[in-house]
Amino acid sequence: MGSTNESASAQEKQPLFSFGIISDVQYADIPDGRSFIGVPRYYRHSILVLQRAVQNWNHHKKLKFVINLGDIVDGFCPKDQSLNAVKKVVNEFDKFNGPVYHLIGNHCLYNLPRKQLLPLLKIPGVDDHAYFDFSPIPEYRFVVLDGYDVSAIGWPQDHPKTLEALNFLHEKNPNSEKNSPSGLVGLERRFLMFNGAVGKEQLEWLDGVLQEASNLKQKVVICCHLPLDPGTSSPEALLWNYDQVMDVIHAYNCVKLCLAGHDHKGGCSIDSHGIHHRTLEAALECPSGRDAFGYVDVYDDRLSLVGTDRMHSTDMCFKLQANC
Ligand SMILES: Nc1ccn([C@@H]2O[C@H](COP(=O)(O)O)[C@@H](O)[C@H]2O)c(=O)n1
Ligand SMILES: O=P(O)(O)OC[C@H](O)CO
Repeated sequence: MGSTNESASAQEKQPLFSFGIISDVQYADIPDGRSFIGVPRYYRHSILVLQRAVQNWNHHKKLKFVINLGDIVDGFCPKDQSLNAVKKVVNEFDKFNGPVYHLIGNHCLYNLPRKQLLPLLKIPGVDDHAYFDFSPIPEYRFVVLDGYDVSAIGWPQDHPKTLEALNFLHEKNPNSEKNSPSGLVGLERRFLMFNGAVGKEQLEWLDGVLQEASNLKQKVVICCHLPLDPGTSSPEALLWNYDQVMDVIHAYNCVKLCLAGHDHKGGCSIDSHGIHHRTLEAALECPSGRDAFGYVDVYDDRLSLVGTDRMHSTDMCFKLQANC
């Protein structure tokens, strides 16, 4: 039998809670294809990956919730099938025995306008915005950002946010095809139509949430479809104003991890302030029988992503902790 000390240390190793993760399912009932740069995309198989993820999460039994990092359906989905495709994927997520928090991605917005999409995904945003926060236990807060707040996709064509985004792209990207990074150099290559920005009001909201979390001594996990750190992403996939968002985040010490999707190959980095960034490997890019999903064990001093198959496991210890 173990001593009291041994059982105390075994207890310390139990996570405070755990949650499931998946990104870029991009389901469509169409034959396999490829990305612009030739990476295979398995549009029909991706929903099988999601089904296996939900089985795995339910089997785990202790996951408090699931986060979908965005892009549940693909832009190539025939538009007369968009609504049914979104409902079909949401229905698979709903088989998880707990809450599911969805983020929007560019491919969701190619299929349905925000007004229609947000209620289907049960996103609790205000005025068709898709940012919100929740606190699963008093010690932790999750902040979901809307990376397509300022965007040329998803809002009505004459909406001020569409016009702001088109003006911005006109200024930053000289190509007539605004999804082309041709001629753009380094981090400028993010100024593409399939990306977007966090608007001024959302930045102020984020500042207020992080202030409150700091006052409450909460640790914060940020979730955004678009990556926020050049170290974890190709330049072409970054949020337009990732630097402004990170300036707000860096003004506080509460944020421990930023989770993202969009850049399908996945990646991880630790920024200059010791914040972990993890971009998730896409479910869409799993060939037959392969998987990409996982769950995160949450501790006082670290977050541990336990990945399945193509989703790599990542141990993310907080700054100033020994042995990290
Ligand atoms: N280097 C690139 C990448 C993309 N495009 C354009 O974006 C569209 C979407 O790209 P996917 O990665 O989803 O295939 C693509 O159809 C191109 O129009 C580009 O021009 N240059
Ligand atoms: O999922 P997509 O088609 O928007 O692709 C995004 C690219 O991976 C960004 O580099």
